[in-house]
Amino acid sequence: MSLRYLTAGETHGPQLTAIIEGLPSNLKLDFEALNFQLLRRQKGYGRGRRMQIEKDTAKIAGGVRHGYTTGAPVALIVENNDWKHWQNIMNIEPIEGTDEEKRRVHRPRPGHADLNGGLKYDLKDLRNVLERSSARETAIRVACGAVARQLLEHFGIKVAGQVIRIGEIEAPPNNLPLDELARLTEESSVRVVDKETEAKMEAYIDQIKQEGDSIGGVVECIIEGAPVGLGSHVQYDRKLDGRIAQAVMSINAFKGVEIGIGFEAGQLRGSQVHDEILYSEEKGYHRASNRLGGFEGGMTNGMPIVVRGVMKPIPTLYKPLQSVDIDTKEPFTAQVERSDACAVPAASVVLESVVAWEVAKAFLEKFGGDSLGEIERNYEAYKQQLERY
Ligand SMILES: Cc1cc2nc3c(=O)[nH]c(=O)nc-3n(C[C@H](O)[C@H](O)[C@H](O)COP(=O)(O)O)c2cc1C
Ligand SMILES: C=C(O[C@@H]1CC(C(=O)O)=C[C@@H](OP(=O)(O)O)[C@H]1O)C(=O)O
Repeated sequence: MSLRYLTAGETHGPQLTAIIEGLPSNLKLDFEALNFQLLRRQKGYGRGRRMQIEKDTAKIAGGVRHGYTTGAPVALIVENNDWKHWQNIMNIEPIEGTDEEKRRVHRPRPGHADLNGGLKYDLKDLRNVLERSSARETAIRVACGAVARQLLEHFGIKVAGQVIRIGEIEAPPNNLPLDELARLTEESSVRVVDKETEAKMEAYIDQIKQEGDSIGGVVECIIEGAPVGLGSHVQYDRKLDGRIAQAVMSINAFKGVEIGIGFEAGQLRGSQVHDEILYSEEKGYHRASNRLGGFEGGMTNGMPIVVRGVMKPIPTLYKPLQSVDIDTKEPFTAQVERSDACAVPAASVVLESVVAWEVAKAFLEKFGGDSLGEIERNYEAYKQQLERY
């Protein structure tokens, strides 16, 4: 059984829930590390008031005993503190005398799921769309990703990330060791290494916010230590770069994905793009460069996996755009809901989480076993095969 998960829950409902299936038994879960990932996602300059209300922590409600997975499905819960302010509006059973009508959404926001979801599901209260399409759901995805990260870490595979761009401000490139990159970006309000860039980005976000507007950006995830041969060239849906691209595009507001140099490859020559193959006793086969971001033929090549995603600006604007009221069909400005002005730093944590998940899934497909020990044996045998090659 391959690794999979499903999520449920609304942004102002009682909780978000996920069930993960396909984890091996005997994996020790570090609860503090899991909650640290949730905390990371909550932080970041430019977020709205909601993040002050929430203090995301994951509860485990199945599949774990005394800190270790049992091989059974793992159930995860992240509660919404904001639920207490929304109980009447979000009540699951009908109740008398609520102010539900007051919070009905009928002027769809351009760029959000409101209108498409209303038309498709025949819902006249667009709140029924908004509640589930909200990026609040990324909290539980990060919790799932945090479990995946722990599995990867057990096998020496590390994950980090950074913000590359917010609007017109770009961070200078760096080539830091992954641990150093993780440490430095952790200290930054916008997840960049360079302090001058951080200050510029903060000021820029302030200005955008003041103007009632929003801004997006570009984020990057790097995974080191993955062995050669995750994913496969033999079938379209086994190509790991393709699966990563799907996962990245599934993040709310993401409009593009690149592996390695990505779109830049379209303007360079072959001799400037492909990573030359080297061999040494110590390193085995390796590459002189990593422009292809760790992938050839839908398989990892042993070099770091480098994935970038672009996030569009947040759709909800305090100075709203033109829309149409679905009750009257008259032109109107879009509804204003409490909102972030910029969620790019938070989105960089979501990116790390979904990429880690896909890599962990491919890792288990290749070395899968029912217990951690079985996977360790399979992985060890494969490493010996690589050494003999
Ligand atoms: C971490 C994060 C926070 C977000 N916060 C908001 C927000 O406060 N307001 C908003 O309108 N959209 C926000 N979005 C974006 C919307 O959720 C997203 O645009 C919407 O679901 C429509 O989906 P699409 O943009 O992928 O087409 C956020 C996205 C992310 C990743
Ligand atoms: C709740 C989160 O982000 C939310 C994502 C979001 C949207 O439309 O996507 C809209 C806002 O919701 P609210 O109106 O409740 O403040 C964000 O705060 C979160 O990231 O945990």
